[in-house]
Amino acid sequence: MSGLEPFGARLRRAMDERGPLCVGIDPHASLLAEWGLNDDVAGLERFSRTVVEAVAERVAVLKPQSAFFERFGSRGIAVLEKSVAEARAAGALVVMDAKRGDIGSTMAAYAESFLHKDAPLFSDALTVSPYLGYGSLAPAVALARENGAGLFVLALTSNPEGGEVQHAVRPDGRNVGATMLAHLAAENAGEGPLGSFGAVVGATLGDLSTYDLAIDGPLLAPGIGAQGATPADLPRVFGPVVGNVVPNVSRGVLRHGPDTVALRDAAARFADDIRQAVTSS
Ligand SMILES: O=C(O)c1cc(=O)[nH]c(=O)n1[C@@H]1O[C@H](COP(=O)(O)O)[C@@H](O)[C@H]1O
Repeated sequence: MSGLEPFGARLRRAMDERGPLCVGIDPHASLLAEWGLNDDVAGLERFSRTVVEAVAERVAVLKPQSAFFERFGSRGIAVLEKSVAEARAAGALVVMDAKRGDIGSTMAAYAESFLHKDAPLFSDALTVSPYLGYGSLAPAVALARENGAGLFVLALTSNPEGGEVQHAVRPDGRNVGATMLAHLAAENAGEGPLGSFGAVVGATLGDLSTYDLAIDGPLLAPGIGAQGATPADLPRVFGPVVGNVVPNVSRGVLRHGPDTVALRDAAARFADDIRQAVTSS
């Protein structure tokens, strides 16, 4: 065991203390330009450090999007490592958004990269794709358990193309997305108050009352801000489990940079709107 408390328990506490908002660190080339930064490693580093300085002491979760760091090769990965360490040191939990998924034996290596406590990129949780079959994620589930880490499994994604796979109906009559939710509910059984194995469910999806979202784990909800969803949508989309939702906002906050105070204020506004929507539901 790592000695770290399970991710779900740590996340529950962070959400209760700081509110559930997750701010994404997505250094799009267009945002670097808007911030007056060059599209290079120095620009990437400045961008990422500014976001961490602005919000890591205040929000529950930061979610760096690995793609924007990988774009710069090994030096970009070095910036990512530093950002993860700085965010965690400031008290935020880090969800590494790398959306890994492969055959089980390769999945084990991805898990070692992000979920082993001694890995340079160790993160509190990792986004993973179950579309090589949920069972292919087993090595990541096992390593996460050993290291007090968690997973967010793509179940019902925020993008309009996702339905082609996730709404496909299986011979047993259940659709693929619902099946992923059921796997996660089984994973989290007996792991209260909140299990460590979450689902990604887009905030953009409208009424999801036909799905059983009660997986006893967190629901990472991207789509607020740039993709058109708002905090007010959360109760309608998530119904009785809205208290387990971790709403992610990336560009909706990041476009307010590079001023640290403006970034912090933007995150605070989203956090307030989310708190209001969740508590009035
Ligand atoms: O796993 C994710 O975070 C994710 C899943 C999903 O269904 N939709 C989705 O937008 N995301 C990520 O969430 C972030 C959304 O960014 P904004 O649209 O700028 O708020 C990006 O980093 C996406 O890669």
